[in-house]
Amino acid sequence: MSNRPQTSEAGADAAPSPDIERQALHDLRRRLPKPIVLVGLMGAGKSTVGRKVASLLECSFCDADEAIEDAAQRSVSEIFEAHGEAYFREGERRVIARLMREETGVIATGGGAFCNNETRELILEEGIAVWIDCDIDTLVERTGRRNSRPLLKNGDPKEILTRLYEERAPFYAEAPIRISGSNNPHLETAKNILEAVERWLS
Ligand SMILES: Nc1ncnc2c1ncn2[C@@H]1O[C@H](COP(=O)(O)OP(=O)(O)OP(=O)(O)O)[C@@H](O)[C@H]1O
Ligand SMILES: O=C(O)C1=C[C@@H](O)[C@@H](O)[C@H](O)C1
Ligand SMILES: [Mg+2]
Repeated sequence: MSNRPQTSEAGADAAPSPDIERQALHDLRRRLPKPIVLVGLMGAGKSTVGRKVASLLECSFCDADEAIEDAAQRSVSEIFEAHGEAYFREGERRVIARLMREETGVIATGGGAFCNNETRELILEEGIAVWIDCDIDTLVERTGRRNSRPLLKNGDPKEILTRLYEERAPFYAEAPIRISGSNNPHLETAKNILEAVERWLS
C-alpha cells in the first residue's frame, strides 16, 4: 500500500462507517450456522471476551459456569467444596449439553469442560469452537485478581496453570479456530475472534 496521503475527496481516508461495520456484523450473525463456543484455560477471557463478542453480534450470550451455578444454586467453589470435582464435572457435562441444544449465540465454557470427551465431541459437532490461547504469566496475573477458582487454591497457581496447559492444550487444539488472548484488550480479542470465524465460514 502507498504511503501517499489520500484525499478525503476520494473518500479513501474516511474512517469505516460504524453502520457498515454493524451491517457486516449483522450479516455474519445471520450466516452463523451454529453457536460460537469459547474454550481455553482459566483467565483466557472466555467469559469477558465472550460477552463482547455477543454484544458486537447483538446475539445471546451464555456462560456455562454461571448456568451451573444457577442450576445448583451454589457457586462453583461451593460445589467443589461440598461435592468434589467429579460431581462438578458431571453437572458441567449435563449443563453444557443443554446449552448446546438451547443456545444459538455465544457460549463461554468453563476451563475444563472441553477436556471431557463427550462434551468436546458435542461442541465440535454442534458449535464453532474457538480456543482462546494465552501465555501462562498473563493467566497467573489475571486469575490472581479473584479467589474464585477452586483448582488454583491448593498450590502455586503458576505451577498448576503450567501443568493444566500441558495436559489440556492437546484437547483445546482440536478446536478449528485458535486466537491469542494475551496481548490485546477485550474488544480487540473479540474482533479477532469474529474475523477468524468469518474466515472459517468462507
Ligand atoms: N484480553 C484481555 N485483556 C485484559 N484483561 C482480560 C482480557 N481477557 C480477560 N481479561 C481479564 O482476566 C480476568 C479473567 O477473565 P475471564 O473471567 O473472562 O476468564 P475465563 O476464561 O472466563 O476464566 P474461567 O475459565 O476461570 O471462567 C478478568 O478480570 C478479565 O477482565
Ligand atoms: O479450568 C477449570 O477446570 C475450571 C475453570 C472454571 O471456569 C470453572 O469451571 C472451574 O473453576 C474449573
Ligand atoms: Mg469464565
